[in-house]
Amino acid sequence: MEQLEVDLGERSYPIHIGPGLLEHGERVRAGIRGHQALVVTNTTVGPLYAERVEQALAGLEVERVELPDGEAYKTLDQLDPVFTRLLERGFERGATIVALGGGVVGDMAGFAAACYQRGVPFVQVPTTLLAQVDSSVGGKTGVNHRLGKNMIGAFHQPRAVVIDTDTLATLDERQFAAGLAEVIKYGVIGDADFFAWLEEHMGALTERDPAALTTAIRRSCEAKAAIVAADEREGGQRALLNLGHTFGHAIETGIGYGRWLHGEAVAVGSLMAAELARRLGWLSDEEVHRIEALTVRAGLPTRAPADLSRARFLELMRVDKKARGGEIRLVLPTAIGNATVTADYDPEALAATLDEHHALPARSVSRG
Ligand SMILES: NC(=O)c1ccc[n+]([C@@H]2O[C@H](COP(=O)([O-])OP(=O)(O)OC[C@H]3O[C@@H](n4cnc5c(N)ncnc54)[C@H](O)[C@@H]3O)[C@@H](O)[C@H]2O)c1
Ligand SMILES: O=C(O)C(=O)C[C@@H](O)[C@H](O)[C@H](O)COP(=O)(O)O
Ligand SMILES: [Zn+2]
Repeated sequence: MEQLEVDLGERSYPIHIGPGLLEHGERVRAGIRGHQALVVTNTTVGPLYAERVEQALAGLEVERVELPDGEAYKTLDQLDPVFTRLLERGFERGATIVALGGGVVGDMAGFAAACYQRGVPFVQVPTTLLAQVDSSVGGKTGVNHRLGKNMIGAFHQPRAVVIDTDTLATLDERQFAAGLAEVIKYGVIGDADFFAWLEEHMGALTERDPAALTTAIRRSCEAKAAIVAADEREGGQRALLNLGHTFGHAIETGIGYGRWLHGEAVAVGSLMAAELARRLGWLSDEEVHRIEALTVRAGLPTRAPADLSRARFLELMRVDKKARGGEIRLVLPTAIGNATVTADYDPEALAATLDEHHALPARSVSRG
């Protein structure tokens, strides 16, 4: 088992990574404060893994809420049953919420923890690759609004993150590939060596080789933990973690939450950011090709959905937490391993990028 730390002073917490961490539940148990715990999961993950978590919590007063499954249900309304259960069972401020599932469950359960009695402890037990490499770390919690992605939320750090890599065995291929989009992101924004490592090991990753997977998860969590420790509330460099997200969130909102997975939208959004950077002369043709080739090998799409016009894209991209004074600020790569947040780009180049990315038919995707 590996252990990392998110260094946030008195709110620091461990990230445990390894197989069998739910079977031997002491890491989950160690994150619990108080004598009451609410396991928040969904109708898919609950039947698979909740009993193991509940065994780890034996001796405590334990409740479970299963949310409906899917990005379409990441709404304020769906949190009502969580708050109702907490109140009906007399859960106090010392109670702990355990988020068991992918990023949707993690964001929602974390937000419930941020709100209930103005803040109770919570533990992240991520079960998708995307949640293990990204969403369970860093304390961004929240829900979607029909007009904008993650627009209602709070920063609320977990007490611990317990990553049982065995849970990935039940994840389907499409969900697995979605997680790889956020892994590739870390290479593009800040780590050329990691990007090269991914080029070498993408075959092993898509085969779910345990050693390669553990390395990818650890390096992703290390990268995220370092950025969060330096800039918890996104005053500066944390925004780099948003590579591809201004485009990607526009796709998710524009075509309806859940039609595309978050990771798929981020993959295409990152390629759009790379293409714009190429048009600006910041990235070479070869670098764009490398990012696209890795994305294809991960099993991810490379073109935006055909039904989003340039005008609609731009309208949706303005609904972004990085926007300032109505200006769209974008994370753009300046090399593989380096990126910047900027509003200083030629709007014609953005327009051309948007046109190119939905004018072409979707490319076929191959694995390897
Ligand atoms: N807070 C953050 O920093 C952050 C970072 C990245 C993404 N996100 C958010 O995360 C969400 C996407 O997360 P996601 O990709 O994990 O999607 P998800 O939570 O919808 O999970 C994907 C699917 O996999 C199922 N599933 C989960 N674990 C499983 C397992 N072990 N075996 C079988 N099925 C399993 C889920 O029920 C769901 O159907 C988005 O809402 C995105 O905005 C948040
Ligand atoms: O942790 C962060 O910071 C991120 O930006 C990680 C992203 O992968 C994630 O999708 C996040 O939820 C996006 O944040 P938002 O502030 O743009 O909603
Ligand atoms: Zn993301």
